[in-house]
This record gives sequence, structure tokens and C-alpha cells, in this order.
Amino acid sequence: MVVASPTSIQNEKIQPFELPIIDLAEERSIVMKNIVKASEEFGFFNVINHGVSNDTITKMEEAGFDFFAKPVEQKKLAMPIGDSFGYGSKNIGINGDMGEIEYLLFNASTQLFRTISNDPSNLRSRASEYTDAVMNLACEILELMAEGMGVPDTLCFSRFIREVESDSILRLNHYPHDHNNNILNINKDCDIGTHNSPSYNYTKVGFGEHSDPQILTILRSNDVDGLQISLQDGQWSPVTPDPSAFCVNVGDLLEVMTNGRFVSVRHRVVTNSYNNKSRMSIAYFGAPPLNACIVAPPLMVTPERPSLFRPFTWAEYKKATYSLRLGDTRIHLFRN
Ligand SMILES: C=C1C[C@]23C[C@@]1(O)CC[C@H]2[C@@]12CC[C@H](O)[C@@](C)(C(=O)O1)[C@H]2[C@@H]3C(=O)O
Ligand SMILES: O=C(O)CCC(=O)C(=O)O
Ligand SMILES: [Fe+2]
Repeated sequence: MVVASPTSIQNEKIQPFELPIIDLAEERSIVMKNIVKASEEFGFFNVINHGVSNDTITKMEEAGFDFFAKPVEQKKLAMPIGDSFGYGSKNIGINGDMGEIEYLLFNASTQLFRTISNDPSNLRSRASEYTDAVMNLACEILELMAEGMGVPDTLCFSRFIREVESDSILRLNHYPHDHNNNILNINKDCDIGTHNSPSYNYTKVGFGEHSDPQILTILRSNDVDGLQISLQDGQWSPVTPDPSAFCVNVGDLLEVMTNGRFVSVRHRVVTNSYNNKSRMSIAYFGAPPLNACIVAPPLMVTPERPSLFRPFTWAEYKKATYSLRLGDTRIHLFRN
């Protein structure tokens, strides 16, 4: 029996917290040290001076908004050749998870999705240019991570997502502004300090809590808030949106390949009627080819830190992920 996931969140305290900022224009040794520290402590950080041009980002964002503004019947035509890719609304995955969201998902390597019959916004070519740029950024970050941890083969993580057969995904998420959610019916709870908007003790789930299964996620959004990450003490903390930065997070596979040094942290998106604009996020999930063997490089495994996970392929991990609910943890299924 499929049990419905919670669609609203009530009476939760939220904890103000600022994500570490990694400035890629700083000296390489400093950047490496900061990235490793942020990945170990929080699994999340913001990257500035990332080198992805404003033009590439703006064109992608415009194409995304144009796409979501189309009539639903046209959006449904963006169905892929294949199973789980394409346009979706409310349902996340196939196991009963739901949210206040519509999205477009496609394979970032081949971009195998049928072009929408009338596509003046040129979504396909813009997504292709954007994907190339963020894939290069992901590789640069993964190489800094490897070097920062002293791994001799500094391409050990990045080569997976550079492969032609890489199973990486590009995802556009649109959280429509809820015009009908009357603000007067919502109890104001607390002002969360560093965050500009007040938070309410009644919010809806946009994208339920989960960790990302792949290696690394490169996320950006417009200036509408909603993303929250789970802190070590279990409290949720809002991430202030910064459209000029990329929000980077460690995925489950990178936690495995660092033998648990880096953490794949749970996050979620909430929507509330305080926002008078829609949130749109664009997530690139860097993944290996299906047959890639996932194992930590030798330097990560020591007598003091024995191997936490058994070797497995991405195909095995993906199968487990897709057989589970969004909020289920899967990494423990692969522990030694
Ligand atoms: C409910 C599900 C949706 C998801 C596959 C899953 O069975 C569990 C993980 C989900 C997730 C979360 C991160 C990414 O958005 C995603 C594409 C992924 O790789 O794992 C989604 C999956 C999805 O929406 O298809
Ligand atoms: O929309 C967001 O900001 C985050 C979405 C997300 O976590 C995901 O697509 O996996
Ligand atoms: Fe995510």
C-alpha cells in the first residue's frame, strides 16, 4: 500500500544558518581547504566567482520560465524517449511522493527528450549550453576536493561525470506561487533573523526531504526562498537564495567515495504564501555511468577508518533509490 507523504509542515522551529561561501577566485590552496571543510561539516556550500557566464544562466532561466508558462498540454509533450524523464507535476517519482511542484527532468548527457512541438524559447539548446558549463564547474570542484584531501589521482571523482556514458541529470523545478493560500490564515511563528522573510508555522511541501543519490549537485535558483537543509541537530535551516551563486551539495555516492568523510545532507523545499513570486531552481546531478564501480580510493581507507561501504555499481544504487520513497535513506543498504 502506498502511504501519502506529508504535504504540509506545522509547528517546526527553523534555525538561522549561513552556508559557507567558497570563492573560486581565491588562491587554490585556500579554496581546496575551504571546500573540504564545508563538505565535511555541512555537505553544502555556495560557490561564487564560478566562471559560468551570466548569459548562459539568464538564457537557461528564461527558457525555463517560458517552458513552465506554457499550457499543460504542451508541457506534457516534452515526454522523453525512455521511462522516468520528462514533464511532471505534483508527483515526484513513482512511489507516492507529492509536492507543490512541476518539473522537467532529462538526461544531461544525451538530452534525449522530444522537443516540445513549438519551442521558441529554444530550451533544448540552452539546456545543452548550461549543462556543459555546470558539468565543467562540477568537475573543477571535484578535482579541488580530491586534491584538497591529498588523493594522488585528482581526477578520481570528476572522470565519472565527464564520461560520455555518464548518467547525469538536469532538472528544472518550478514551485508555482500559491495565490489561493490566504496569508491571514497562517500564524506567524518566528522571525528567523538573518533571513529577510519571516517564516510561518504553516508551510506546504514543495519537494519533500531527501538526500541526492548522485556524486555532486550543482543547484541554482531565482531569488525566491524555500530551500532548507537539515542541520546535525535535526533542525531545519533555510538557505538564503543567491542567484549569482551556485549552491553545491555532496551526493550519496561522494559520501561513499570519501568513505564517509563528506556528508550527503538531507534537504527539502517548502513553499509558503509569503512569497509573491514563483521559485524556479535548476539542478544538475553529476552521476557516473551505470556500470561504474563505486568504491573509495585507497587513501580514504585506513586502519583507523576502515571501509564503511561495500563496492557496488551505480546501476545497483540507482535501482535501490528508485524502488524507495523520496525520504527513505538508502546509503545504509550498502554498508559493510
Ligand atoms: C521518489 C523518488 C524521486 C527520485 C527517485 C525516488 O525514488 C527517490 C529519489 C528521488 C531523487 C531525488 C534527487 C533528484 O531530484 C532525483 C532526480 C534523483 O536522482 O533522486 C529524484 C528522483 C526523481 O524525481 O525521479
Ligand atoms: O528546488 C530546489 O531548490 C531543490 C530541489 C532538489 O532538492 C532536487 O531537485 O533534488
Ligand atoms: Fe535534492
